[in-house]
Parts: sequence; C-alpha cells; structure tokens
Amino acid sequence: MFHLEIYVLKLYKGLVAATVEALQDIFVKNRQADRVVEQLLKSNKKWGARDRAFIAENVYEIVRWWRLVKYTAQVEKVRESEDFWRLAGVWQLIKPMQLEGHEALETLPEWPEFEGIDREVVNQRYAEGQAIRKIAQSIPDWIDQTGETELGERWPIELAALNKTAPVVLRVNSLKANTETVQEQLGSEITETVPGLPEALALKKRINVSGLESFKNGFFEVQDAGSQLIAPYLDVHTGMSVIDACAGAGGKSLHLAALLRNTGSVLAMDIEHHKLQELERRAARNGVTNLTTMVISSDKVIENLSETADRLLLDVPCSGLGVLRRNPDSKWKLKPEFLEKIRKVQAQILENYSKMVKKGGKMVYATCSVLPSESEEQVRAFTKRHKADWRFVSEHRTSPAQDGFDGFYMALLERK
Ligand SMILES: C[S@@+](CC[C@H](N)C(=O)[O-])C[C@H]1O[C@@H](n2cnc3c(N)ncnc32)[C@H](O)[C@@H]1O
Repeated sequence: MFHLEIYVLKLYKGLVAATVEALQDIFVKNRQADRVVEQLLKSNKKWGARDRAFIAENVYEIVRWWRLVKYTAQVEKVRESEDFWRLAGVWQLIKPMQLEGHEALETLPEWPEFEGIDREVVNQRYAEGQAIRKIAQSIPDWIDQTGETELGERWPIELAALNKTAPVVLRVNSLKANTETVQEQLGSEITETVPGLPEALALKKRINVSGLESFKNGFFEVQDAGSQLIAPYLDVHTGMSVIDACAGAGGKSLHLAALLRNTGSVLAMDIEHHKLQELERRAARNGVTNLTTMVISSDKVIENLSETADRLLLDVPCSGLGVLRRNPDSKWKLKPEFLEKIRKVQAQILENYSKMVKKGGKMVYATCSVLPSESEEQVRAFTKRHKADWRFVSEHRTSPAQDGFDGFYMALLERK
C-alpha cells in the first residue's frame, strides 16, 4: 500500500548505538517497543527525518525478526551489550534479504563491536534458518504450535502476512471532515482510499501524522482498516444508547460516537482509568459531545447497568495475535499461561457484560486475534449456553494474508 524508499546504505555508529540501546530496553528491561522508540526519538532533537526512520525501522524489524537474527548470529542468550551489537551487525547483512528496497552492504564497517562477524558464515546460517518455519518466520515454538493446531493450513500463510510491515491507515472523523478534505490537506500523493471503507485513507508514504495541524484539529485518527469495520458492525442508529465496555483509549468509541453523529450516548468503560483519561482527551479533539466514561471498579458497576444498552461493544482483551505486524514485541512477551487466563476472562466478560443489553438490543464481540479459541469458539459456547435469550446473527474475520488488514474477528448477536 505504501512505497518504501530505496536506502543507499551507510551506517552511522551513533544511530546503530541508539538501536542497540533501544533493543536492550526492550529485551532486558522488558519495556514496550513503541514506547521505547517514541522516547528515544524525543530524546535527541538533532536527528533528522532519515535518522529517525533508520532507528525506528531497525528497532522494529530486529524485534520482528529476533529469532531469525539470533539464529543467524549464533547467539543463544542475548545478555551483554556485545551480544546486542553482534545482532545489530548481522541484521545489517541480512536486511536486504528480509526487507524490500534495501541495498546490500558491501562490508560491515570495521568497528570493534562488529569484529568476528563473518559474511560467509552469516549467509550460510541464514540459508539454513530459511528451511525451519519457526526460525524463518521468527516465532516462539509454542505460538507456532498453537497457530498450527487452531488454523491448520491457513497458519503459515497468516503467519507470513503477520510478519509484514503494517501500513498506516487513517480514519477520517466524519464529525469534522471528509476524506476529500483530508486528502487535500495531506497532499494527494500521500494517501489513497481503501476499497469498502469509506472513511479510511492509507498512507502511501510514511509521514509523522500526529504532528500535523489536521490531526491536532481532530480531522482524523490513526486506526487500522480491519479495526474500522468493527463499530459499523454494531448496526448503530442515531439516538441509541451504546456501551463500549472494553473501551481502552477509545479507538472504537470515537468511531461509534461519529456514527451516532453525536446523538444518543456512548458510555465508554474500562478497568484502567488512565486509558479512559486518554480517551477523554481524544474525544475533545474529535469534537465528540455524546460520550462519557466510567471505570469498572467492581461487578456492581455492570449490574447497575442491567438492560440499559441498545447496543454493546465487547472489544475484549486478547492475545493480540492478529496485530503482530504492529506489535512485534508481543510475540516474545506473550506466555501460554496468559492465553489460558485471557480466554477465561473473555468468557466471563461475555457472560456478565451481555446483561447490559436491552431485550431486542444487539452486541458485537470482537478480538484482535487470529485464534478461533479466543473468537469463534467463545461465541459458539456463549450462544449454546444462552439459546433461549441470544440469537447469533453473523460473524466476520479480517485476514492479514487475504485483505492486508490486521487480523480482527467480530460477531453480531441479538438479545431475544
Ligand atoms: C482490545 S483492548 C480495547 C481497545 C479499544 N476498544 C480500542 O478500540 O482502542 C481491550 C481493553 O479491555 C480492557 N479490559 C481488560 N479486562 C477488562 C474487564 N474485565 N472489563 C473491561 N475491560 C477490560 C483493557 O484494559 C483494554 O483496554
């Protein structure tokens, strides 16, 4: 969807050192990759646009290809600074084979940190790694196994697509703007429309959108195309009472408020207060006036809202295995125990929160996971338990492999 520039490669030691520092923060201090990159880029005002792009791209791509890079570099445990430097050096050699638009380096610079990296050995190890899926696709054994068990033949195709760099997609805020005006403001060569998604604009060229006046004025939000299908799936009409019960920082709450054209009400709920505070800031920027927030501090909060919603969105917490393109570090941090636990939380949320829907009202259950055990199977189990009072209407999946969107699942159910 967007075009990468061809980089003529010259390595600058300061930038590689910054990349190494970020990787240490992510893998040793266990910090979130996007936060680390954001903070690092803020910390040095002297870096130009190309330097920033170099650091962001190299950090994200090394994290994405971590297992493959380690295998190629023959580093089992990455602990010391010298291990990280070795990985950064080996990555520079294999980068042109992994990413489009990168020229091969003739040789690595003769820095002491890169001593002992032999190009021939690197090429040989890289070729060997390509024959082993979990190495070539850089995924932990247990996730590869779970994916294969749950998705069968579709798994290798989706896995490969989940390792692609994600496009940046905007959702135009229909309360303040339309796609034509935003396209004009950004420049026609910057964005393109997305078939089937009237409010989406995909960036053809990576730019820092959050610094733009039109962003600060609330004309658009950054939201993946697959995610933009979820709020419309809830079939909202003006004047309705809508609850978004796992609202987080509110990507979908804002979309729901816009679909309601600021009529009716959106009650955005979450167990985490700081996320709702961020949502309130975003709502103000978006010109949203029909939204309130509420922290779920106990079961009582949910009970008190029994049969009050015309529409309910349950965008439940999940493994995030549909959005690995954007959060490649999560595959290294995710643990089987967490997946087990989160499936139970999903079932409980469906069971308890669905009571907030009025008779005749509707609910969408959504995940950003490619796994049926967090998605289709949860909905099947729920409708089986509640045959008498809930009707399954429809479901939809987005596929990173087939439509290039993140991997979302959404099911629409109606209360009898
Ligand atoms: C997939 S994220 C939501 C993303 C959000 N809807 C958006 O569009 O940006 C799931 C959210 O559920 C929240 N959560 C976790 N457990 C919850 C619970 N028991 N009840 C309500 N929300 C919960 C998390 O804090 C997180 O913000």
